[in-house]
Amino acid sequence: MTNTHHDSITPSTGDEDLQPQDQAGSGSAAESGDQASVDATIERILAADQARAETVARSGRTRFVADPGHRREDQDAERRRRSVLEEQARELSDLRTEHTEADGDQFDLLERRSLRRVEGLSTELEDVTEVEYRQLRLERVVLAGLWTEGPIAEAEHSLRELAALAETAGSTVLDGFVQRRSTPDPGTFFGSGKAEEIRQAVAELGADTVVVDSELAPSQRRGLEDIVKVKVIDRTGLILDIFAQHAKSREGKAQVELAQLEYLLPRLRGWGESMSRQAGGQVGGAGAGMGSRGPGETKIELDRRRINTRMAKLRKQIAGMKPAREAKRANRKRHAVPSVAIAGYTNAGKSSLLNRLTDAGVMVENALFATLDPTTRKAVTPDGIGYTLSDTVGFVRQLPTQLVEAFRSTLEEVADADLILHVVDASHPEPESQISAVRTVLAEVDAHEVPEIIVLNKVDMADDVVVDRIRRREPRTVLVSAHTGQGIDELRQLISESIPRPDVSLELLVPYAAGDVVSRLHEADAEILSTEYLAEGTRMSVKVRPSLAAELQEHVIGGASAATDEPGAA
Ligand SMILES: Nc1nc2c(ncn2[C@@H]2O[C@H](COP(=O)(O)OP(=O)(O)OP(=O)(O)O)[C@@H](O)[C@H]2O)c(=O)[nH]1
Ligand SMILES: [Mg+2]
Repeated sequence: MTNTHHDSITPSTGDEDLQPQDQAGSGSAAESGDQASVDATIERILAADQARAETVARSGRTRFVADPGHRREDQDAERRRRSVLEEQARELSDLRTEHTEADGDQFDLLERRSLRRVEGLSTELEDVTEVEYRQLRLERVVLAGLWTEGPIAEAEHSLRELAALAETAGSTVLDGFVQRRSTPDPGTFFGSGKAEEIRQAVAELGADTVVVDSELAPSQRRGLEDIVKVKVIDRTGLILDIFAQHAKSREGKAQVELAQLEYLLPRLRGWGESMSRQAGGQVGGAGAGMGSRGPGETKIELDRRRINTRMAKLRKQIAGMKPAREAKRANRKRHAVPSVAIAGYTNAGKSSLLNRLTDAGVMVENALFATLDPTTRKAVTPDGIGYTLSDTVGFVRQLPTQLVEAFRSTLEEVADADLILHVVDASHPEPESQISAVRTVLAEVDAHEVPEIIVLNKVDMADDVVVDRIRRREPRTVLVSAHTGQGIDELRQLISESIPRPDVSLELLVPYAAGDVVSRLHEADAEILSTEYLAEGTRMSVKVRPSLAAELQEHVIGGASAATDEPGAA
């Protein structure tokens, strides 16, 4: 078994119960009995060694495993036996000249690269479950997806994205399969026959993990693992792993850990469970209860309790961190500084755009989920109105609900914004599905009513046909390139027109002695419509935000009543 040397670092709760050493102790999940599974393991190790020599030539190919019930698709799939993974994943498009000057020093990036995949080892080892779910240890993976509906291109695309995700998590993708099947098999997801084919490929290629392009029910994962005999990870687990690697701030880390635990809880595959299955098979009937309860069950119960305690603690921690952010937000609100949120699919170029619009120097990486911690910077419109611009975590199709939940407080800031810049990678062949995936998440956090500008980024690499298609569908778009700076001025102008402007009109007469009032007006984003120097002082016609209007009452001509353009704006 190829991953034994890693997993043996930590004692197992039984999730790794495919390993021979666990099987000796616990009786194993392999219901076919100890000898058979040990034999299988030996066979696999031998097969893996042999396969390793042959792998290089074969890697990167996708095969289609067609369901016998779909003869036409079978032929179709055969004809389309072209590579899904051959062409490098668009998500990690072939940009090697990644950084522009606006990206600033990429210290974080260097740090991230130098730290890759080592992080898990620094976890305190006392909490077994914690270590185990952090160390997914995906290294040599085979991908498998189900093609249930829609065009095959979509299934292929999804698998390519999964490949990019797997690579972002630090693993090497050996091969990918798409299976045509109308509904998932409740027991093994792919059906036992196809699962067996995957097992063969895994053994041939010497893979240590199968990554499935969907979220699996805990029982499906177990069923599939029992057949393919290596670790099975689903899309959700993979995304959670990437988030865990990339989280940086205390809050981000806590949020990811909470999401991981939530995901882990129903998936604990404990000693107790396999014991009872084993005992059930051997002793049968009434005997099963006695033999299987006891230490196994206690252990898994203990893990569950420990996880629940930890989750409660994390929730409290996250709630505790919220006030600081809320205070900041309230402060912005009080000063009526408009806020603009940058949202969009992962790797669309959100951080690059923030860097281009301000000089934030935020880390940009050609990887999925480079940014997890939101950055907020101050920006100014061409005519001098200040606003805040925030970068956020990227979205992806099937973003795990556990993550949306855990990151709710972060995402709510998007819902709170006055304007969303929805950044789209226009160089992608089919950005529409990304746009709708982003909107789904936005709706989940009640941000779908915030005005939105579709920012078609990467036009320097985009296909005109794709760009035209989206422009026809979306009412408000702007074409930009965060790299070349194309369209950025137009975007600035559009932001300026879309954020709430100062809207209280005042006629002022400011005595010359009160010169600070004039500078105050400039600082506070007032729009000065006219200025006239009279004998008594400066007469000005201005538009200001309500908070400033209150401060200026004593200089208002004709008394204390200020005209408000919009009813209720105060
Ligand atoms: N050609 C081209 N590449 C771009 C442009 N903008 C961004 N990129 C590249 O796209 C990749 C992703 O950019 P980021 O700014 O990190 O994307 P992001 O949306 O912040 O990604 P996450 O934080 O991972 O969600 C990087 O390799 C950038 O250099 C652009 O206008 N043109
Ligand atoms: Mg980013």
